[in-house]
Amino acid sequence: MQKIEITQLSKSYGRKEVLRDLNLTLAGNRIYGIIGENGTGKSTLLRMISGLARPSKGSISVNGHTTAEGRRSQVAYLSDQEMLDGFSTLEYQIQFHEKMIPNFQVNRVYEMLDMIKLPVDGKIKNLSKGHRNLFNLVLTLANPAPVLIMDEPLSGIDTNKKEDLLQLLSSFTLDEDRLILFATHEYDEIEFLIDGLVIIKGSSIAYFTEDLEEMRIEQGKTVQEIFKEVSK
Ligand SMILES: Nc1ncnc2c1ncn2[C@@H]1O[C@H](COP(=O)(O)OP(=O)(O)OP(=O)(O)O)[C@@H](O)[C@H]1O
Repeated sequence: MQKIEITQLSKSYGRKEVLRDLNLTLAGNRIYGIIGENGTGKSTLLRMISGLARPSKGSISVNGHTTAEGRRSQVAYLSDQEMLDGFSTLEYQIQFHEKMIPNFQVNRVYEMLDMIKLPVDGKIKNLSKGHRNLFNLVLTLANPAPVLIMDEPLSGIDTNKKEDLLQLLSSFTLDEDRLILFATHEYDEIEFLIDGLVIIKGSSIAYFTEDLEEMRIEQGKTVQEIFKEVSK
């Protein structure tokens, strides 16, 4: 079973404290959404879990791996920044990923691109921003790492494509033992996708449930309503 354990985690940039004394355990074959206002530290947290940024204090374990290198071995990470060389073709990037990532699921890439109707013969720089985001997402999903961490994977993507993508994402945890954690501002759209929810506010975790469905049955609230209450 996949497991992320965060203990007494703090992060400061210079004198600015972004996250303070976070304790959080995410486990299982589940999809977790992480939400919070701009600048609350979501990307910072995701980068630290993925072994790409250093905590100031505390520890993070991903499937028992506590070093940055160990965590990187467990995680496929999708950044919210542009990562791909614009002058290369999609085909080149697919081949490059196949070479660099052990057991990269190249057939899956073509299946997904076919599904979202994205041709592979053009250059990355000629894609629209939404299509570039989609392509990045497809490459991340084809990485067989047990933990998928994504920063704003849905931003700039059309509503009709988003539905395909959300379906794709849920099929990933239905078929395989994977834990998915992603940051988003798209509260409405993730409502029926995520199993668990983390809300960050004022350097801390302001809300956490690993079973949103249970919360919905007990309290009858939407993600947006919970977020509004927590943000007051
Ligand atoms: N490398 C860095 N050096 C200095 N400050 C940073 C660095 N990265 C992030 N910050 C600061 O840390 C705070 C949290 O940033 P972060 O990007 O983690 O927030 P976020 O919740 O992901 O925001 P958004 O929703 O806008 O993407 C911000 O005030 C940001 O300016």
